[in-house]
Amino acid sequence: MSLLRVEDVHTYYGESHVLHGVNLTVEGGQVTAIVGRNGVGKTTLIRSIMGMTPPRRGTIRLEGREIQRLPPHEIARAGVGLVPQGRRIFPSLTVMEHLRVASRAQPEGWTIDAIFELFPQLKNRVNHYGSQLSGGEQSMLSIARALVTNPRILLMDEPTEGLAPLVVEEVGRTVARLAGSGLTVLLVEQNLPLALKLAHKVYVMSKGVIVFEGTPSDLIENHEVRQQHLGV
Ligand SMILES: Nc1ncnc2c1ncn2[C@@H]1O[C@H](COP(=O)(O)OP(=O)(O)OP(=O)(O)O)[C@@H](O)[C@H]1O
Repeated sequence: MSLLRVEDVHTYYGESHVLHGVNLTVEGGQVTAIVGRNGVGKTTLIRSIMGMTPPRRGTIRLEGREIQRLPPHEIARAGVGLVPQGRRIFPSLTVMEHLRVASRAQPEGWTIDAIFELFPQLKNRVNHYGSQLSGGEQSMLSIARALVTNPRILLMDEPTEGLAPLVVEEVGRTVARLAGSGLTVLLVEQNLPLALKLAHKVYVMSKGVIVFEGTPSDLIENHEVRQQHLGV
């Protein structure tokens, strides 16, 4: 059974129909990437899965259980972790406070100590406020905060957005390391080379629908889809 299955999802903002029947599956232990131009609905899909903008039609199943009508906190409790677009770090909470608030200990799961091994830089900033962190540190904290909830699947919405190239590489290495340890990831990423490097499977979105599904090498070979929907 797929870990996450999105079927015929239609999502609206008021009268504005943004997702027009999205279908997608995420297999456990894999990185699945969603790429596409600005404004095609990638963030709306993440928000739909998370229950923040619930779909008006369609089903979303986590390990077979329908979650599309649950409120966001129950979807989180069911095992969906989120690294939100723009990171959403609180300026007036310290690194440790972010982690303590989010932490949901599980046997053999992520502890705050284990997080500091993964991100030694965050350990050095443990009592710094969100407002004092660099973009890269905020990105790491945003990933760390999602990991300490011990999710079954991690949704990442443009974790590298606005970061300097060296920091993008660092975030990429972190995602690769997490994937190597068996974490299931659904990644929205504007950086196509990075998405193709990390993903087992790639979806291309355009105007609220999926227009391509395949492996990274399938997409590299498909000039038409790349030109028409990604402009590369
Ligand atoms: N809160 C909102 N209210 C109304 N329309 C919205 C809202 N958020 C997004 N939209 C619209 O929905 C469409 C899809 O936006 P969405 O943010 O999901 O795209 P995206 O693919 O994630 O793009 P980006 O990479 O720019 O974040 C866009 O036309 C956008 O203007």
